[in-house]
Amino acid sequence: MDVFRQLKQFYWPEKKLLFVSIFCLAVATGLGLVYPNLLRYLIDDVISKKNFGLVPKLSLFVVGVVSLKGMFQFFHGLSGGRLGNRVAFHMRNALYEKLQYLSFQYYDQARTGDLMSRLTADLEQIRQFIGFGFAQLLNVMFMLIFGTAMMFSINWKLALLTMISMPFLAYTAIRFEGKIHPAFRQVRQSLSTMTTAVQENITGVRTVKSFAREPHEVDKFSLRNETYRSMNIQTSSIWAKYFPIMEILANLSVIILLGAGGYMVINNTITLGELVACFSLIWYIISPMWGLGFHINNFTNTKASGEKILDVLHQYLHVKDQPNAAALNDSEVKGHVRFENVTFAYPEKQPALYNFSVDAPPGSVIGLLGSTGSGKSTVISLLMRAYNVKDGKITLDGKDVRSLQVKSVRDQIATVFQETFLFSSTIRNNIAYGQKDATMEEIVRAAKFAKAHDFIMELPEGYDTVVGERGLGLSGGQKQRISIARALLKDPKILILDDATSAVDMETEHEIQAGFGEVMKGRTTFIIAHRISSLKHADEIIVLDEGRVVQRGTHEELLQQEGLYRQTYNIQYADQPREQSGAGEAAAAAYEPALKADKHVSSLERRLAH
Ligand SMILES: Nc1ncnc2c1ncn2[C@@H]1O[C@H](COP(=O)(O)OP(=O)(O)OP(=O)(O)O)[C@@H](O)[C@H]1O
Repeated sequence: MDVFRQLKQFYWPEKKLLFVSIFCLAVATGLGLVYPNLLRYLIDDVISKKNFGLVPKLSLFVVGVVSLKGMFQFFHGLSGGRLGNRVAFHMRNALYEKLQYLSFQYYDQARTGDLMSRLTADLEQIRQFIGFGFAQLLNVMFMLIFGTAMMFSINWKLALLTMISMPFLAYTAIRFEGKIHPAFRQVRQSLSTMTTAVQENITGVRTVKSFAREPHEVDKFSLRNETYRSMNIQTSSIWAKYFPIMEILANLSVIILLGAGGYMVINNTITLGELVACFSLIWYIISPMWGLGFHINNFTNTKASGEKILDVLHQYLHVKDQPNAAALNDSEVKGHVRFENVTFAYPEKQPALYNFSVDAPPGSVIGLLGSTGSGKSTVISLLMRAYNVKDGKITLDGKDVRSLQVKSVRDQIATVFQETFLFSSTIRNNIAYGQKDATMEEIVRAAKFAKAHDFIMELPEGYDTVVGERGLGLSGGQKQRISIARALLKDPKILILDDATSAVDMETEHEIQAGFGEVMKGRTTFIIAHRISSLKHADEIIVLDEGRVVQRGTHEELLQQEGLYRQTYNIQYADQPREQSGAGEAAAAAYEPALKADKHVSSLERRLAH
């Protein structure tokens, strides 16, 4: 019940609909009770007494009752449907909003499938229960109470006799539901495993074919198909076993009723009309008993779904605005970033970053180099306030980022990630994602800087071409250029390029970087790269290894030192006696003998080399 109390905020505003729906169903059920009494009247007072003149009136009365019952059922359906859908609508919105604000820490552990099922299956369960299930549960009680009371009022002895088999029927119905429910769950589970196999197979068809694993995939699918089949057969067996038992138990009470009732009619203890009325009423008792297990299960399932939804709604937001968090005035932000002795560990892990410090004045370019897992992305995650720094501090224009509004900080930053995500929309919308009011001119300008304009213009519908999930497929490099345009359009004070040019060829990278040179002016830029060519122009290059800074300096300074940077350079430029172009040329030439001396190449360096 606690779950329903906590969900009250969603259904209580719709209480009118809830009451109307319950009231209409109760009236419709109550009107149903008129039939047995009509039958009794028809037999005892019309047919037996040969008052046939009453038949037309009675018929009209039946028509009236049926119409009224139909009308109340209609209003029950209407209000129940509205109620369920409105509640589900509010909950869906609340859930979606919460999902938007949940922290990175939550998503590190969340499973997409699980979240999707909360948003769909669990919400649907609640919609059905609040819209109809709850009213039906109450209705079952109404039917039982009204039906039993009426039977007892006709003849309590006959009613008691008839009820003998009811506890057995109720027990069997509950047991049946107890068995069929897990069986259905397994059927659903095996169906989902089977569809996952199909989905994966279609998505990964290239991998399957390139490894010639079609027979393996066929076998894998057959196995899952087999499980699905046996689960279905198991379910049918339960059904086949329990249904006749329930049928027999239900009919046992009918047999008792007809036997004992017939005897009473012969003995004139009850009238024939009363027996027929009881015969009609018995179904008012049997059908709730029959559905008892289903209703109990429906209730517990809804409770479980409600718990899962509340679990998301009550999730703690790890990163949120502190009370009195200040908002930055966009026009006054300079973009001076400082990390001061930052040590950070992901939950239940060794620190990913130790004592990290950097001073990035407005407009400076900081390069981060290091092997996989050395902590480069962690640096920028912390800057974006994806996680809270507890040890050390990060400041923006001298203000601790924890004292600023999260949105306000993120508004100053644009990131180009290594893995580009494009929404299923037009290229224009994808570029303008962070800047909804951007003009077409601005979008084109950003695309030109990102060297995306030319290939976009070659697409059938140019900037209106739909890309992403259901749209046109783009190459990795093309996607990356769109995401660079998206970041540039935002015109941020801080630009983060997380291996942003890894998917483009060297020549395009050079072209994009030439463009960057211009757009990076006046912005503080953090470049993460594996290629030295991507960050050699940085004002300061920081080399990380297992979360620790092992070297720092400019390209030229680092080339003079023995260490990871020069070894990486050595590997990446192994086939070239000197760089073909760029600022490092002179340094490279000057330190060539030293480079050649660096013969030992560790596995770490190999990983660094692309
Ligand atoms: N979300 C996370 N949750 C837990 N541990 C993480 C998370 N992200 C990174 N780590 C761990 O933190 C360490 C640093 O990872 P990080 O992603 O910062 O490295 P990186 O240098 O950016 O690597 P790459 O070059 O592969 O992107 C690694 O040991 C990694 O396993």
